[in-house]
Amino acid sequence: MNRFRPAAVLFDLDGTLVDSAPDLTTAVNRSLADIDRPALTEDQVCAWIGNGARRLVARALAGRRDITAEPPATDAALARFFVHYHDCLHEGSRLYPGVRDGLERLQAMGLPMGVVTNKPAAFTTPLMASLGIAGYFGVAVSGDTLDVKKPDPAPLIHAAGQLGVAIEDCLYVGDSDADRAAAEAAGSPLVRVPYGYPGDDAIFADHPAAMTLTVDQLAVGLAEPRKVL
Ligand SMILES: O=C(O)COP(=O)(O)O
Ligand SMILES: [Mg+2]
Repeated sequence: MNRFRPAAVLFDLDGTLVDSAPDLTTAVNRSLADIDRPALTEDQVCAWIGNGARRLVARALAGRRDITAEPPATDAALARFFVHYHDCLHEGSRLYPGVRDGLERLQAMGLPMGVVTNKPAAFTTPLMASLGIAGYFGVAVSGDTLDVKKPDPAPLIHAAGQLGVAIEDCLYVGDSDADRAAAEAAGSPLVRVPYGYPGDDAIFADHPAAMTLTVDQLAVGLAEPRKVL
């Protein structure tokens, strides 16, 4: 990895750049309250983030992560979730420590950057704008930009193409099992952040090769490879 200088850096959004769990929890709980279901804790919701809004709502209805079929109320609850999340999108969501500094450093190095998230585009764009990070990125691929989302590699490959680089020459920075699987299938090296919503953590245990770095540590490492990478 010492001499690897990526052509571009792609980032996951929720759990990597933005701690969005407080607002996702509020939106899920308001959707559950609409059907007289009890509220969930933020820790419960954190364990179910990472595969898009629909899967999050289906998991919240089922009360567990591994579901073989969606609960019948999923369509109606998802519609309520969209209304509620739209209302609270910016209330408690914050950039993780080191993110702004890291993005600044990477931009100063002239590295093209992109976002590849499973979040629906209706939320990705306003959230990035309100946190003041939209300008760092040449492309943002959301969970509904294509017909498939992570762990399918297509969104990563699409983002790289939009930046005019090959995915194998990109570095992908993420927090979850979906990111790990998408990066592996796309042939992109992965950096894992030491926080976020890892999902099925076992997938990382099986692949200890992924480097674990914060965004500012990564930026310093790419600027001065012998220090960190
Ligand atoms: O919408 C989600 O479930 C998470 O989105 P992410 O891909 O940015 O982590
Ligand atoms: Mg994530």
